[in-house]
Amino acid sequence: MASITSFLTWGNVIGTLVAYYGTVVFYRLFLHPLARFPGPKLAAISRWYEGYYDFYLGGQYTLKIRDLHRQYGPIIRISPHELHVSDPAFYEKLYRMDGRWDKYAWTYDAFGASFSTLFGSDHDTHKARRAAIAPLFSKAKIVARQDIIRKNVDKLCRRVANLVGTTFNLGAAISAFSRDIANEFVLGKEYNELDMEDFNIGLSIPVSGAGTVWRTTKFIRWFGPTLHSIPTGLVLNMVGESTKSFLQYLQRYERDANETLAAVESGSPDTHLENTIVHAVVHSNLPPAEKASSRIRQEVTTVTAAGFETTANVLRLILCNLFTNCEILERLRQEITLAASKSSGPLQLRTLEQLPYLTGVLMEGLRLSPGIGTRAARITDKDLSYGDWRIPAGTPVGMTTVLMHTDEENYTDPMLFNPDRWMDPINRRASEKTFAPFSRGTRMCLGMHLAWAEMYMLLATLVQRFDFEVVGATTADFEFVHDSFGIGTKAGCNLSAKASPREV
Ligand code: HEM
Repeated sequence: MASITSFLTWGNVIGTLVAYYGTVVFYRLFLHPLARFPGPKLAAISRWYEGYYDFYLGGQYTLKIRDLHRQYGPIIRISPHELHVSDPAFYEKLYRMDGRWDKYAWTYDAFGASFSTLFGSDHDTHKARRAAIAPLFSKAKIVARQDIIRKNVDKLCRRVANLVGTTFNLGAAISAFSRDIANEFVLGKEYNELDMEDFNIGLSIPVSGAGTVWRTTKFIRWFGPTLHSIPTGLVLNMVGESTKSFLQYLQRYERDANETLAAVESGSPDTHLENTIVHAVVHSNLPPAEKASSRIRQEVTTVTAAGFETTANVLRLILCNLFTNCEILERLRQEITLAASKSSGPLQLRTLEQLPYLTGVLMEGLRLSPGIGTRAARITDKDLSYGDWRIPAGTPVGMTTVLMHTDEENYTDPMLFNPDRWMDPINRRASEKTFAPFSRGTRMCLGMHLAWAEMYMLLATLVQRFDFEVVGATTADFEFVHDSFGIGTKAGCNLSAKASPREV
């Protein structure tokens, strides 16, 4: 005992720590399999290099990575363990259907939902989970259920018509629109947030701010789990109004998912249940552990949440661009008016998809707001090659879509909202190689067809029915400025506008 205490002097403890960290630094700089890759030495030594930009400066590492590529070239080491590539030609090598592709657990586990399709890392587990729910999101299924979207488009227009002459938060209305649709598609429940006076903005704020918890948990691993472990009832007394409505929403979600599960398990004859992911999971070939109620709740929450601010961000960015740029707006209206003159009733999804300028407008929105603002690192079990570089099997390697979409090498004047880039078929085919708002490969967006349908149907109706004066915002407010996993923008969910009816 005496010999242990005599060893535990401050000098010895500090000496041991210095020797330990010195060895780690030496290993990472000179002996690590990634030691040869270019990049800042501090990033090679410690994850806290990234931590400084993401945790301390609030989601700035994505933009720093862009600067690092300019300095060090197309392939760089961005942390002791991870590589990043900036070269569209590599995209199809990294995001593909063949081969085994795990997600990088360090990033995705920080959401605390690793039993879900979206955030689970393992390739095989993901494949089985996705297969169980994918049929609900097929193109045919979305076309067949477009009445849900139409109902919400009409409801949003009714709300706007009643707000004519006032300045209101159109951005919050758009969030409520995308949430009402995702909730009904996934869980079969009508949450009717579009009917709420303030469009339930109290929920939009923490939903778009969830990135802060994710960023913090990446570096302080106990942060998210500790938050989750505090009983909701207790937290409700300690937090502000917007966090309160978020937690109440989660409580309601849990209740509704449990109710739906009970109904599905009891063999309820309600045919609506067949369209829910609860039904899809329960009646799938997944093993019993995958059908546990806690996992199903995670699946429901993450699949719906994946469809909230992603779609809403694109729509806000487009609306702000359209209503501050008469020329683009007029061309769009002319195209839609011509299509409408050849059909009776509201334009169907299939017709809207054929309109080239409308499609170009949506593609520009998706180019500048491509769903996630972070690098989507993948890990495979075989060595990869990039030029003369050999990337060892098991290395997390990522690319960042928003950087690819705003690189002047890929798009001239990249921050300009210019639907014409997509009008010429030859240019368009070339540009599509650098366009991947829904990602590609095994982990490609599951809700892609739903998102397209929502955007086509809402935009085509809204621009024909109303004029909007954008109040106190510019288009830059809806562009990417920080990584919240999703696209972090200055305006968040807010887009103030004054509506007036349009005589058509
Ligand atoms: C414009 C709207 C949207 C964009 C740009 C978008 C983009 C993306 C991207 C880039 C990913 C890959 C994420 C990663 O690599 O980690 C993804 C995954 C996913 N998205 Fe979307 N998304 C949109 C809307 C939706 C909607 C409406 C839903 C459903 C309601 C949805 C459900 C999902 C799901 C479940 C995944 C995980 C797929 C998997 O891992 O197999 N998304 N999305």
